[in-house]
Amino acid sequence: MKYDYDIIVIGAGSAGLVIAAGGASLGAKVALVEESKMGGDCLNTGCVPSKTFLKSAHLAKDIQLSHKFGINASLNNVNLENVMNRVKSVIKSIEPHDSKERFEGLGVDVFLKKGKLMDNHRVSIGEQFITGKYIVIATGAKPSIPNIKGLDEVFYLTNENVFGLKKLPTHLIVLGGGPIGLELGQGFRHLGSKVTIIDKHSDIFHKDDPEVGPWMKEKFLRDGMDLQLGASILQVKQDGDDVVVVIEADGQSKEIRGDQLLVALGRRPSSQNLGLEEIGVEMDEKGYIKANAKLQTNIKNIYACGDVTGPYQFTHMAGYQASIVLKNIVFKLNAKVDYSAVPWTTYTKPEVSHVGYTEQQAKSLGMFKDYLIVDLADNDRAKSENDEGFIKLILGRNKRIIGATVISDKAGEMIPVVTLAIKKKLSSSIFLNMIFAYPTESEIYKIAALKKAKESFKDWHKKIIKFIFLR
Ligand SMILES: Cc1cc2nc3c(=O)[nH]c(=O)nc-3n(C[C@H](O)[C@H](O)[C@H](O)COP(=O)(O)OP(=O)(O)OC[C@H]3O[C@@H](n4cnc5c(N)ncnc54)[C@H](O)[C@@H]3O)c2cc1C
Ligand SMILES: NC(=O)c1ccc[n+]([C@@H]2O[C@H](COP(=O)([O-])OP(=O)(O)OC[C@H]3O[C@@H](n4cnc5c(N)ncnc54)[C@H](O)[C@@H]3O)[C@@H](O)[C@H]2O)c1
Repeated sequence: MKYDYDIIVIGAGSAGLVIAAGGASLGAKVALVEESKMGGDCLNTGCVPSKTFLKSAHLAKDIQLSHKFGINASLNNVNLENVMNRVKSVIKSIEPHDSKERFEGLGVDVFLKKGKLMDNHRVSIGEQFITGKYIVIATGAKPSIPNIKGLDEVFYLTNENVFGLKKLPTHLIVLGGGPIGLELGQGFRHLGSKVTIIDKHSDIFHKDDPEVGPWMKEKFLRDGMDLQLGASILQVKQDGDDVVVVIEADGQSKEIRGDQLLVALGRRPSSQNLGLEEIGVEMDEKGYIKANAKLQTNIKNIYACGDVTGPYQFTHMAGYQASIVLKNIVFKLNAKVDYSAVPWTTYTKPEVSHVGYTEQQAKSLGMFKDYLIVDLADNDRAKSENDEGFIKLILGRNKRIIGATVISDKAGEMIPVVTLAIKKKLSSSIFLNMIFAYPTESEIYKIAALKKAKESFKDWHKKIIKFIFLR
């Protein structure tokens, strides 16, 4: 059978763009279908705007801490409209890279229409149909808005409209203490808003190692944030200009009153109205598309990647999964996903970065042997920069590194060293033989390896060395 295209990609976000650019550059005839903005969540409403916003926010925090560095500066006149204008200008500067014109220049046919599967090989785009040998669903995810009493009757922000705010909230109430709620919540606090974060979990960072949540909670409290954890959200209501959230925590009901509400209660996959049920593509109970390790759905020529399939909702994961799909479609390599060294960073101040297995995961997989924690307080560079945090290494058999967590202002830039060590199945002693530039926070890896080596160095080792070498 002859098809119009080798590959039809639905969704031009982080995953779809990699498939389209990679497929076309490898000689495949590719159609890319996008119903909204090229670049998807990451460019327009996710990573790029949030990290640009956080640069201003964390700078505001540095100004407030300037007295610690001998400078008496104070934070005056935060102009949120200007902050958000900078966010828009950074998006604009990246936009050409993801644009229709660039992709057409790469030889991709771009259709700015909603795509819907009609059968295993046919996709409707408006009035038109196109056919493809392979179809890749990369339609991403949207904010999940749970059924909370009164929520649909008040104005609320999500990641889709928060970067359009012009006036700094006086009191921002954030529903959800996941990465979106914590990054944006702390950002608004640094700019001067009062911020309350409400979450049903009794701790924050509950997907990370157990030391992270309490450590970061203490930090947020020192920043002056109000954390309502282990709370049930009973109702949301408008009272004049105020929005009021009624919660129950510790058996008591409380009203929290603010002027803006941000909903960051997780994501729901964009898998509805795509024709998936009709043609029999299997999904889980939440609507995530089920895909095997090759990222193939139960219909063999249909693949899924990125947020619409999970399990990790990150731009770098969307790109990684897209590369696996390309290997399987173009080169028939039988490539499978390997989630043993997945990094992620939450861009709070300080940043929290993780890679590989957490202690809990390693234990449940029977891989856990040991762990070690080293405080940044022992690091000269951290002292000179007033940075705080720690590293934790999770070790498997033969002291092999299988996971790590770093908390530091530079954590996101420090984690790739461990990612490489995990990928290459190295033990912690690798850091003993590396030369780290002084003074850097990465020297802490060497300190951790030394600590481990000292722990396993017994008195009888010293006696033998003395006897053989030092007589
Ligand atoms: C506030 C926020 C901050 C984030 N920060 C980070 C970060 O710092 N680092 C990180 O790694 N990740 C971050 N993420 C996550 C990251 O943005 C996502 O993991 C990533 O964008 C997923 O890419 P995707 O291609 O799967 O989906 P998307 O980027 O959502 O793209 C899917 C595209 O498909 C389109 N589409 C949907 N249905 C159809 C249809 N029927 N027809 C045609 N087109 C359709 C959509 O319009 C969209 O453009 C953040 C997310 C948010 C919300
Ligand atoms: N730096 C990054 O890489 C980054 C930043 C932002 C977002 N992201 C991605 O986007 C995804 C979504 O982020 P998110 O923060 O919206 O979602 P999330 O699912 O990670 O967190 C949502 C939080 O809301 C809480 N919650 C859910 N329903 C609730 C309810 N009814 N009452 C009280 N609390 C409730 C949950 O306990 C959870 O802590 C992340 O998982 C991540 O993959 C990544």
